[in-house]
Amino acid sequence: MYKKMTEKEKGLAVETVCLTKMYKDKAAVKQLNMSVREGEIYGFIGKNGAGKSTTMKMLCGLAGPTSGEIRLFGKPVSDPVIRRRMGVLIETPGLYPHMTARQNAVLKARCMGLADERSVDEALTLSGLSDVGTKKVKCFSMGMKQRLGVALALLGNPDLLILDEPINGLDPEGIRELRRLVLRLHETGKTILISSHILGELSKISTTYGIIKDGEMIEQIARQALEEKCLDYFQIQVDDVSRALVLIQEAFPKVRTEVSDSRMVRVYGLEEGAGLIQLLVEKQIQVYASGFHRMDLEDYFLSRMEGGKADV
Ligand SMILES: Nc1ncnc2c1ncn2[C@@H]1O[C@H](COP(=O)(O)OP(=O)(O)OP(=O)(O)O)[C@@H](O)[C@H]1O
Repeated sequence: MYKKMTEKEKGLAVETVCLTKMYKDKAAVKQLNMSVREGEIYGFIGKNGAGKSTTMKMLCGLAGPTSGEIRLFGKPVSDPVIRRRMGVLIETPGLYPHMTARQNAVLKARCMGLADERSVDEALTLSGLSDVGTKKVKCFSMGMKQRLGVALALLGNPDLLILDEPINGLDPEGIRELRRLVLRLHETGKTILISSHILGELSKISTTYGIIKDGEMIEQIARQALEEKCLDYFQIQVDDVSRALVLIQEAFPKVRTEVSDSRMVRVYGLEEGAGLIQLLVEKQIQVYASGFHRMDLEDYFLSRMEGGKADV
């Protein structure tokens, strides 16, 4: 039976220090510091072209870093024993369409030097493909192909799975199946580094997030810390923002204000809005609209990806 590690016992499954990849004079990844703790589902989020695939390719040896360091489970990535603890699905899996799922898996297992076919059956079962193991891959849906890709990555029972955009091109059913699979694998104790530009999808499963923009790590944040950051705010639309800000700060010194566009003010830390509205109206400030809002994870990611390293 798998025993969950305590937070204290967990080390880093992946650590990069100042990792950089140049393509000619363009940096695809810049001085990237990433820390993925053992047992996490680490959602690696960024727009198209942000540098997710390049980072993941460097982690699994498909691209050489221009500079910087990569450590897996505390050891340099060049260590062949450590590399065996990692399973990888980068982009679409290389599958032989005229072979069955099982034949594809057996072939890969043999290439990896795995004599025992138990690992094949375990990987197919975990990926929910044991029933269709004898079906030819050319008859598979996109979702099944991706799950077979994950099954191939699971051969040899790695501790760390690197999945690059595994939900790309999948229909809602395929996405749901893959999400369930990732959660099942997490339950068995695997560390999962998964990338996507589909924010909502990663926000459903990740325990930690890494946000990358133009090759730079903008922020790494645990799910709980992120939820605390997505606080409620009271938003008002007024005719005189500067005067409203002064009045609010005088009357409610503990709140934090933020101007979200020329006439919108967000007020964080306010328990109820009636008193604030009454104050502004008394001081002859026109209030056009007001209400409580909660920033959802998608708003947060978007604000980070639009913004930069400064605090939201
Ligand atoms: N082999 C290459 N040669 C030159 N430039 C490259 C190469 N691979 C990637 N790039 C560039 O590096 C940058 C980062 O690309 P990368 O594929 O890592 O981004 P990504 O976040 O994975 O985006 P996507 O979701 O579109 O795959 C992009 O500007 C891309 O054009």
